[in-house]
Amino acid sequence: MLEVRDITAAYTSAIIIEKVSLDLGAGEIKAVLGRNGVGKSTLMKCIAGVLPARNGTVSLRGEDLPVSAAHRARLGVAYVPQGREIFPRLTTIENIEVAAHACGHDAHDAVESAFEQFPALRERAHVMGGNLSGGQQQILAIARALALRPSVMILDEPTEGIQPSIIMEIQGILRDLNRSEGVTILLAEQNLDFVSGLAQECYLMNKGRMEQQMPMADIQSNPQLVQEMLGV
Ligand SMILES: Nc1ncnc2c1ncn2[C@@H]1O[C@H](COP(=O)(O)OP(=O)(O)OP(=O)(O)O)[C@@H](O)[C@H]1O
Repeated sequence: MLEVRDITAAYTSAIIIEKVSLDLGAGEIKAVLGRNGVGKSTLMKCIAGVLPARNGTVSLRGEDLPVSAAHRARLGVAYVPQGREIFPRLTTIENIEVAAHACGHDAHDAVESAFEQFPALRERAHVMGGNLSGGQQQILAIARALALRPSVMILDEPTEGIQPSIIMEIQGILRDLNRSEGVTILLAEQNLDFVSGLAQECYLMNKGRMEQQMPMADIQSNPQLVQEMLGV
């Protein structure tokens, strides 16, 4: 469904990721794992269209995607960035409305459906994004991405800075989205426990390159590889 081919990207002259490829079939959940700084976020940004790649292509259902995050969002690729990037001075409702408007969807419907799915957000409907806890912001970021009615969701380190009980809640939310709504999910993560409960396959990144692809069970049963790739 989503094909990433030979992506090379840089912020300045130094190449950060080189010839990185991955595939995501419809309805799959896959993870990109690697230590801090190996280039996971850079790859996610290139797939979302936030950062133009120097080389390579991203295609959805066989069609090359345009180099624009807004276009990709309208075509069904939703991106939840690292750090969530909730609009701090907009309320919960307004954060969702902005995303729905951007894709030409009915904002009222998007808010209602988000509140049905995530009752905790309804209780904080008029709270400014910046005043929500990290976990609440992460759930809002997922709700905001869903307002785009995506077929693919890309989440960059959704567990970063989130307390353990909420991490489990986020895991449940993503599992439900995948099972009940068929949303295809790509995660960049360092939290192996979180990913193990969700993904079937993982890609291991190191120094800007995709080194290996394997079933999640294989990395879980290989502590030496976990130590080498994730440092835990
Ligand atoms: N905006 C930027 N400008 C210049 N260099 C950047 C920028 N963003 C990231 N980098 C550099 O690119 C490299 C890869 O960073 P990236 O954020 O993609 O890694 P990561 O695997 O996601 O790590 P982390 O888990 O810390 O986010 C790092 O050396 C980082 O310093």
